[in-house]
Amino acid sequence: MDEHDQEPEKVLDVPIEHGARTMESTVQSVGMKDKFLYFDVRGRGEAIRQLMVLGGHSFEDVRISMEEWPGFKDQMPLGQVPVLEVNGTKIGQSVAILRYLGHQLRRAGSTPLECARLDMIGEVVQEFTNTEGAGKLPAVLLGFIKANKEEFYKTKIVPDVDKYAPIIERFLLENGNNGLFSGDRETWVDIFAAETFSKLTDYASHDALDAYPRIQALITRIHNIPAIKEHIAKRKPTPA
Ligand SMILES: N[C@@H](CCC(=O)N[C@@H](CS)C(=O)NCC(=O)O)C(=O)O
Repeated sequence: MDEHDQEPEKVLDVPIEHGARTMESTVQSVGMKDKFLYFDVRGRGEAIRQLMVLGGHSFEDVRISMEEWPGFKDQMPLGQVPVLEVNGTKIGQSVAILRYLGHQLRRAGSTPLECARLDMIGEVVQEFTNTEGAGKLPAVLLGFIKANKEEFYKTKIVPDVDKYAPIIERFLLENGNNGLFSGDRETWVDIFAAETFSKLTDYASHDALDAYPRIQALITRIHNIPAIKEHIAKRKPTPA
């Protein structure tokens, strides 16, 4: 038996050492607030805002108008927003931002395996936001896509909901009956899914989730967390 035949070292699923885990991040402790750049809509930005609110993480909420956007676009790492700027480093891609903040604010899984399962679910939610139906709802609401909203809902959005919502329901059921995807503490994925699916009932059709009680319960749970409840109550209505 040579060295190649040796048993591979077992990889244990041990608790993760998180980074800055207090309400005040390391960056804020040296006096610089994180800057969050997005348009003045919920879109791909609101779950990130809610996660920071939940974690007590104060941030500069930069809302860019369409007129201002050309002046910002070239400054963004991918020419798009959302972007989180941390101590001069700009992070793009909404899921990367959510995952980073999830770890910083202790709103991620507590072992690598739990994190991987949450990442999987987060990627499914993100896939839903990239669909040709549900994913294009903001473009329809903002008038970038000319379509009859009711018709678009029935023919384009409902098939996407029928495909993705049962998967999400199953992931919620796998964690038992506490209404969360993992463990007993809300994570970035709970916030992300609740925000993504609540936009359907808020903007597309109030009965969009009638067949999905677990998603509805998740939304209710997240929206009743005092910090998020207050944030939503104060949030100005936006068209998407
Ligand atoms: N995959 C990216 C997509 C980002 C994206 O599509 N951003 C849009 C707004 S939701 C944008 O910046 N549009 C302006 C542009 O592309 O010029 C993410 O999830 O962050």
